Amino acid sequence: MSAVPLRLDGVGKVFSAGGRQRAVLADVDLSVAAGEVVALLGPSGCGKSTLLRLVGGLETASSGSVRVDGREVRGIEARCAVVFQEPRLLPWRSIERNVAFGLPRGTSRERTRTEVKHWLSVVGLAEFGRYRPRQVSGGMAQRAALARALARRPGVLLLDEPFAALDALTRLRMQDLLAEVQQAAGTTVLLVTHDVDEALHLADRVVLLGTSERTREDAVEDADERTREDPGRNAGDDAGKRTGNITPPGAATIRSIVEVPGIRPRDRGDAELAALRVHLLAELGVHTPAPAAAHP
Ligand SMILES: Nc1ncnc2c1ncn2[C@@H]1O[C@H](COP(=O)(O)OP(=O)(O)OP(=O)(O)O)[C@@H](O)[C@H]1O
Repeated sequence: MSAVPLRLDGVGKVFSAGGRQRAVLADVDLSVAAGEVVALLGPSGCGKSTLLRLVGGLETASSGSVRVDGREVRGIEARCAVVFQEPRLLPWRSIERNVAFGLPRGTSRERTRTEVKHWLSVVGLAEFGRYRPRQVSGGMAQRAALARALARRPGVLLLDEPFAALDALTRLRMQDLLAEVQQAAGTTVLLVTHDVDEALHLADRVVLLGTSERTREDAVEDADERTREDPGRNAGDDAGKRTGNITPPGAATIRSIVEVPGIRPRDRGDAELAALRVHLLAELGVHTPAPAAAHP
């Protein structure tokens, strides 16, 4: 499948846990073009993975709509493939059989052999197809998980902190590998990450999620003020105060979207990216000194 666009309109998610309702996401509007790489950044617990899961159909939106290539997502989305933080390989199967698992049902033996060989070679595991997951390193297992996802030739690749559990050097190598693979396959990518550098290295745009400054209490106060100014308005109608585009307290939404300059793969030492890094970290509440001007 070639890359496809995706679109979220007014998406909200409320979880029920322990008899209580909790709004995690609200009013999320996002449009991602076919072949675009978008990184989702935000504080821990703000709903990044939930948003990714909504696109993959692993969760259902409580409000709004999620569309992949113009079609509403209902249930597990066949046009998406997900890679999680941990490889989730079947331990009793060889690496090649794990990758084969990603292929559509009914794929012929011959085709399976060619596809598996191709994707293992793309992720640099051509020599390790016969190994079991426990016989390879964490980085290699994660590469196998990436190969399994790519073997499905997804329209959208959903990556949920795919490199977070890897050591720093392996992580950088995996980022470069992903940039190469994405360029070759042209897949649309939604990437959840905590790593600002990873987002800037890989993404065309960085979406910052966070709780809205405007809460339901603010909205109710506004409504009260409007009613004081115009007493006829919403008379006896408390529900009237609750109408409108109100983000429930604690629910995250898109706070800002940052376009990353330059063409992928990017130079990690780029001065413009360094300045953006300071900006994004500040948005996440981490204040760092501005980078020194680049030497000529
Ligand atoms: N199935 C569920 N039932 C109830 N609450 C849930 C469920 N899934 C997620 N949550 C809650 O939703 C919130 C957002 O979780 P999510 O994993 O999407 O955040 P995140 O931004 O990806 O976090 P992190 O960066 O720490 O991985 C959390 O408070 C979490 O406890």
